[in-house]
Amino acid sequence: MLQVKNMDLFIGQQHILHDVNLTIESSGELIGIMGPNGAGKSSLIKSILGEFNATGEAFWNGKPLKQQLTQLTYIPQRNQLDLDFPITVKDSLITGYYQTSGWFRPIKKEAYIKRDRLLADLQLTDLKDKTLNQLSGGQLQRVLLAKALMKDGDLLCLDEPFVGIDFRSEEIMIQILRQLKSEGKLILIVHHDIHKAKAYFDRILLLNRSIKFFGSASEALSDENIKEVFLKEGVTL
Ligand SMILES: Nc1ncnc2c1ncn2[C@@H]1O[C@H](COP(=O)(O)OP(=O)(O)OP(=O)(O)O)[C@@H](O)[C@H]1O
Repeated sequence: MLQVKNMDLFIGQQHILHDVNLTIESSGELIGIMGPNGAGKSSLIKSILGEFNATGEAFWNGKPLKQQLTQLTYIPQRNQLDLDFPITVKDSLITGYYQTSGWFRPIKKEAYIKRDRLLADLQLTDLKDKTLNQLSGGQLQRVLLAKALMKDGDLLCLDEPFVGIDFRSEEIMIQILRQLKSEGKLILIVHHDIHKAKAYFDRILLLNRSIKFFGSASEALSDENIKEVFLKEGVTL
């Protein structure tokens, strides 16, 4: 169970998050976090995982999340990553393993087995010797997911994973995410494409600095909510 209690975030003079309170009881769910540009979607994720210094607190199964970050797998937006470092796809996944086991520990045989399975699941085996800067946007996003899944967290947070990627990569990724959901993982995805959202998510959180709605995907994306949250004057989709 994920609980966010009384979360407020200021960056400088800007009040980015207003008293966010949220309880997601179930595991095994795909949740979309949606709202207009600048709504605070990425900031909410970063506040939940403790990267931003928000007031209030996030709890995972009743205990502060920041005391159990091994449970959390986070994939930031691609444009926040430094891709100039010349690392191959297969080695990049091993760095994902180190994030769980700790640096300088010997790599266990299981890690290589897991890496090869993830490369296969995300259809990356043929690309394993390429460096990250040689990949297309969709291939890179699949690598980021595979790398993140080297860690066995029960809570996954992905920030705009489907932006600017090809249809095939999106299909491969959504299949994997559905599989993870069926294994009981709670998956939060910051997302902006209204058209696919109903097909992807069980529930949707509409955010615009504060929570505007949290419920089933079809209710969340009612004409009234779209008008209220996305189409107000001064806000662009
Ligand atoms: N590191 C930062 N420093 C200063 N301001 C920031 C920082 N991160 C976010 N903000 C500000 O917080 C507000 C919300 O940004 P955030 O990226 O969380 O919104 P978002 O809903 O994810 O937007 P988008 O859909 O455009 O990615 C914006 O006004 C942004 O300028």
